[in-house]
Amino acid sequence: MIPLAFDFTDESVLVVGGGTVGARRARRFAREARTVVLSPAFAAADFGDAELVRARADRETLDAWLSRLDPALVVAATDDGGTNETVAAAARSAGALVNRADHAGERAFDDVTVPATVRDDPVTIAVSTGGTSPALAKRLRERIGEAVDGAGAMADLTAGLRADLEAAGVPPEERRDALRAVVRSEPVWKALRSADTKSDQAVDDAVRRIVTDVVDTEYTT
Ligand SMILES: C[C@@]1(CC(=O)O)c2cc3[nH]c(cc4nc(cc5[nH]c(cc(n2)[C@H]1CCC(=O)O)[C@@](C)(CC(=O)O)[C@@H]5CCC(=O)O)C(CC(=O)O)=C4CCC(=O)O)c(CCC(=O)O)c3CC(=O)O
Ligand SMILES: NC(=O)C1=CN([C@@H]2O[C@H](COP(=O)(O)OP(=O)(O)OC[C@H]3O[C@@H](n4cnc5c(N)ncnc54)[C@H](O)[C@@H]3O)[C@@H](O)[C@H]2O)C=CC1
Repeated sequence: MIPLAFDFTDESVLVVGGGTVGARRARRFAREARTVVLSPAFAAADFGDAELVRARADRETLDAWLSRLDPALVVAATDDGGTNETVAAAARSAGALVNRADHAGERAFDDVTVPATVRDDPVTIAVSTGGTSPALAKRLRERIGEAVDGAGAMADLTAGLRADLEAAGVPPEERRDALRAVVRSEPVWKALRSADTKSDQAVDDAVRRIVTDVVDTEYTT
């Protein structure tokens, strides 16, 4: 299994099964994709912005929704292995990627598995155990989440700095050295994590110190 980041903007996702797992998948994908959940019953759970369609997924109903949505991904999350098998087969012949919430014979989990994910926009970190130990994936996600506190703010900060250095005509090697020094700087991380009113100034000061250290003065004055 090889992790990739997939942009679901303007794509659609069909989730089959409206239990707790279906709801979790629906919340995840509805952040970006048009997401439809097909199920005869729905758990008392949050389905995000997904559209809920009350119907049992037999082959005919599935084919109708597959041709209507042309989904990039189909999630089989019913509590019935035979139904999940039918969903996977129909999705595959429609050319969609398949995610199965249950074991699927020899090839354990079809095309894609859903990783445990730390989100601190625009940063995302995904943990997969290749389907072997979801409980471990969850625990690692919790530990990594604590370790990378402030990563989203760091990404925004360095994206701005990257553009500024480029606009100032700083040569690529000095840009690289400055950006590497900023993402390694404990004072910058510390200031980004602290929520007090002085922290913006502290971030600016720490970044300025690093940049003047690394970048030739001709660009920074
Ligand atoms: C293959 C995969 C399917 C897929 O891609 O959909 C899959 C399959 C199965 N999970 C099962 C059980 C549990 N799943 C969780 C939790 C999560 N499961 C997730 C993903 C995945 N689960 C994919 C592999 C990911 C990887 O590679 O590691 C997470 C990461 C993401 C998410 O679901 O959103 C989410 C953590 C979210 C978070 O970060 O919090 C817990 C923990 C808990 O609930 O505390 C348990 C109980 C403890 C345990 O079993 O470990 C069972 C047995 C069901 C049964 O016994 O009937 C199966 C099926 C089977 O194994 O047959
Ligand atoms: N990926 C994961 O993290 C986990 C996966 N699982 C697996 O996922 C499966 C589903 O788990 P839960 O959501 O907890 O089960 P659940 O029993 O809460 O929900 C199953 C849903 O499927 C629907 N359903 C049944 N037949 C259907 C059909 N023909 N068409 C459409 N929908 C149908 C039901 O109405 C129900 O809404 C489990 O059987 C298990 O194998 C379970 C726990 C965690």
